[in-house]
Amino acid sequence: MSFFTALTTRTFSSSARMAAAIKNVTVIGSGLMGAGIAQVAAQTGHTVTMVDIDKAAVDKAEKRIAASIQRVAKKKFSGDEGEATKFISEAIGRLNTSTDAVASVGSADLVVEAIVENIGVKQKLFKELDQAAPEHTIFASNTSSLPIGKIAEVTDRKDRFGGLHFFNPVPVMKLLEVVRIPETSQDTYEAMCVWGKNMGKVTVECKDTPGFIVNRLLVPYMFESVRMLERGDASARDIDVAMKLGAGYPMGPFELMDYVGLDTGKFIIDGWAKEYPENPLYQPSELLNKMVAEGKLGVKSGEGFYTYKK
Ligand SMILES: CCCCCCCCCCCCC[C@H](O)CC(=O)SCCNC(=O)CCNC(=O)[C@H](O)C(C)(C)COP(=O)(O)OP(=O)(O)OC[C@H]1O[C@@H](n2cnc3c(N)ncnc32)[C@H](O)[C@@H]1OP(=O)(O)O
Ligand SMILES: NC(=O)c1ccc[n+]([C@@H]2O[C@H](COP(=O)([O-])OP(=O)(O)OC[C@H]3O[C@@H](n4cnc5c(N)ncnc54)[C@H](O)[C@@H]3O)[C@@H](O)[C@H]2O)c1
Repeated sequence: MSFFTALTTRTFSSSARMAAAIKNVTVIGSGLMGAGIAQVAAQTGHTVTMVDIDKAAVDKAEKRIAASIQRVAKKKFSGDEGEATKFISEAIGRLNTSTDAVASVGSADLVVEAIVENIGVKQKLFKELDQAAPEHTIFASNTSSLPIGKIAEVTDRKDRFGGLHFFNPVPVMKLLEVVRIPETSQDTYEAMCVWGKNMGKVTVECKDTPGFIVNRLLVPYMFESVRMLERGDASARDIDVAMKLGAGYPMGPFELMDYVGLDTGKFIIDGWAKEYPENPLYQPSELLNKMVAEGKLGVKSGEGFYTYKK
């Protein structure tokens, strides 16, 4: 065995061991993303605890998961109802819920946070979890736009901290961005990548730069769409039709904004406006502020740029 083979085998074995050891996963936040991450983790054989401060959000997530997993099973076991039913009941059997984050990380190998896009709220959570979780537990944030390093700085486990950025809807979207901060250890990074593959995702590596890869390109495009609408250059519907039929996107920017959630969009733009005040692209949008103030959050509230059946 060459030195190089020995080295890579050893490195891989060590990270693979860490990833194989990721059996218990705690997902904090049971909104759009947390529910999806918890579902896929349970489907892929992990024991999962899905946590939210809001019991109603947990109940809603369980319903969403039940509907989504039916669709997954139907596709995966088309024609074999017995296998589909077994797959569903086994996955649901591996999924526990809680409203107490601190009590839910006692046996976690990995914690994936998917709560509101607010740095203070995320830091407060991780500070508490850092005291409660075992030494070996890896912490990850699913943040769309916040620096992972800034979230991690409140903990004493920066070497076991990284970003795991999933895409919505999690059971369908194949990509997982794995984000490392300078302190993330090689074992932690590789364990996150192997775990991502075990979750059925294709992983890409990214440094802790604003928006990582996808959102660095996607968010300015969404911003420009809103500016275009605000200027009255075209209607939301026509912009959506144009981008679907002219650029081949599965959803237009306003359909996608409704799907992602306008509140999450506002958190992102407000954060970037504060962080980069000199960039005219990242200035707050009056239209978005007004819609969020009116409770028009998109699909989740029944109305955004379009209206939806509840
Ligand atoms: C100036 C100020 C402006 C500020 C604005 C700032 C906004 C910034 C916003 C950025 C937000 C970033 C958020 C985040 O960090 C990153 C993201 O997640 S970005 C979002 C990425 N997602 C997408 O781009 C989704 C694009 N859409 C699609 O791919 C498809 O439309 C769809 C969602 C898959 C749905 O497909 P359709 O064909 O339309 O619908 P179907 O119902 O037929 O579904 C197709 C296929 O998929 C299965 N399926 C769909 N949903 C689910 C589910 N939830 N669970 C399980 N399975 C699902 C379905 O069964 C179908 O399967 P098939 O029958 O084909 O086998
Ligand atoms: N919506 C998307 O398309 C998308 C995609 C990728 C990443 N993200 C990121 O994922 C995270 C969650 O987004 P979402 O769309 O799922 O939001 P969401 O609003 O649907 O859900 C957030 C959930 O977090 C819960 N919560 C808030 N504070 C909490 C706390 N301290 N402890 C436990 N639960 C708490 C809320 O009750 C809510 O149910 C954000 O960081 C967001 O930027 C979102």
